[in-house]
Amino acid sequence: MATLIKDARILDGERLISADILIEAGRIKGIGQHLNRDFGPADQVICADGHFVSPGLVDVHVHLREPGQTAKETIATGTLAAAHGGFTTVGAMPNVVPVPDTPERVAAMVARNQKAAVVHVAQYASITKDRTGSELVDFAGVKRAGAFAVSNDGSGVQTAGTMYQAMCGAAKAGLPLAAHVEDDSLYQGGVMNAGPVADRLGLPGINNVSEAAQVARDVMLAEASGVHYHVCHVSTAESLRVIRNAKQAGINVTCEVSPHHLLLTDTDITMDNPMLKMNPPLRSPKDRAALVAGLLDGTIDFIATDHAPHTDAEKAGSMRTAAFGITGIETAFATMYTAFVKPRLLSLARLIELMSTRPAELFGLPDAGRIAVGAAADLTIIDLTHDYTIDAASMYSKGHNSPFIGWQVTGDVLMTLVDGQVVYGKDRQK
Ligand SMILES: NC(=O)N[C@@H](CC(=O)O)C(=O)O
Ligand SMILES: [Zn+2]
Ligand SMILES: [Zn+2]
Repeated sequence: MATLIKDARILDGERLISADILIEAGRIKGIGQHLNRDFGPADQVICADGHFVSPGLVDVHVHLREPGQTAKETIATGTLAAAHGGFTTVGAMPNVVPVPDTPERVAAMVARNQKAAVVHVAQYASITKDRTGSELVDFAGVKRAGAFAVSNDGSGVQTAGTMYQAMCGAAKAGLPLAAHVEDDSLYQGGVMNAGPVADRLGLPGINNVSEAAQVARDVMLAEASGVHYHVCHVSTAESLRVIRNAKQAGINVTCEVSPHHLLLTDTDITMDNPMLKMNPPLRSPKDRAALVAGLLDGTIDFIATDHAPHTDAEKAGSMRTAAFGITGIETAFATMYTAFVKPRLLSLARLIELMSTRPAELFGLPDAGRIAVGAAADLTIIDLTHDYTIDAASMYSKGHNSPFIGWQVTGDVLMTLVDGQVVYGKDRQK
């Protein structure tokens, strides 16, 4: 069956140009004008009405919670939420129960994703057994079973020896190692960023060095091992400085930033509010400024949401006891577009690189992140003129733990196609 997307605006370098896109057997067959003439009539026509058609967005840092924590999210709800957010590929973190830490468990996850997901799911294996301790996973085995990268996200790898051995193993297997960087010996049970705001609220703080010291350790180990070392959700000015220096030294280091660390700081925490509790925490305005500078100068490689749904009960009460984490996959494009593209800090083309092309390239997802003849028809139609208020009722995630509810934004996903199939359409019933 052939589908024609008519009257689209697509990126040509930095410019938007008009084009139609012809899809057949899940792939892009033609891009341009008069495709009917060249290829004959399509079976189905989708009119984009002059709206922007983006390569499907790619988010390599998502928590789908299945199996084991399905009160928070499932593969079905999390990937529908992704489609609603314009994402066509997500990377599923391994902090589920059981942890995908063997080839058999990774294969079972891949099969489960295949069955339940409406977008492509790239699956992480853990770095160590059960995401703790020092027993390493079988890197070659988990790769053969379908893992695209390894991560212990949720916790840092505590000892240098374990991390070094893991990096050597991941390098040999050709797997990127994505690190949640947090040294437990420097971390004193905090619930928000350490500093004057935490002091004023009387809440225990998380210092910058618990992240940055582990980044510094890891870049040395990355250099020695040759692994592709990726820093998850970078949040401090010091971490970024270490990463910038490491890149200048030619070490194979990349990093991601989450929208909330670019858009909020600890000064937005005016009272004990679990909706603003996540790990790493919202940092100081100085850290945020450094992250923005790193995004603009290219030190930060791409954006990832760290979509971390929890139940309402887990996010109720005090920051002292509530779960760490916020949702983000349904609000990432609009919040980033509104804060960075509208005021011309970033071009639209650059935002799409940061939210699609670069994560796909760096994590070896060759089919994602581009609109080209022969590529998978993973496409997102976005209305770049629509202003609206983010509301919880429109979300597909089971988690309602978003600090962005009530924000005024511009940029609305109208339709998401995965392999040429419509997996989200705004006019469809929720
Ligand atoms: N970011 C968070 O605050 N929470 C994440 C874990 C993580 O990303 O480290 C989660 O799984 O809930
Ligand atoms: Zn993490
Ligand atoms: Zn995470």
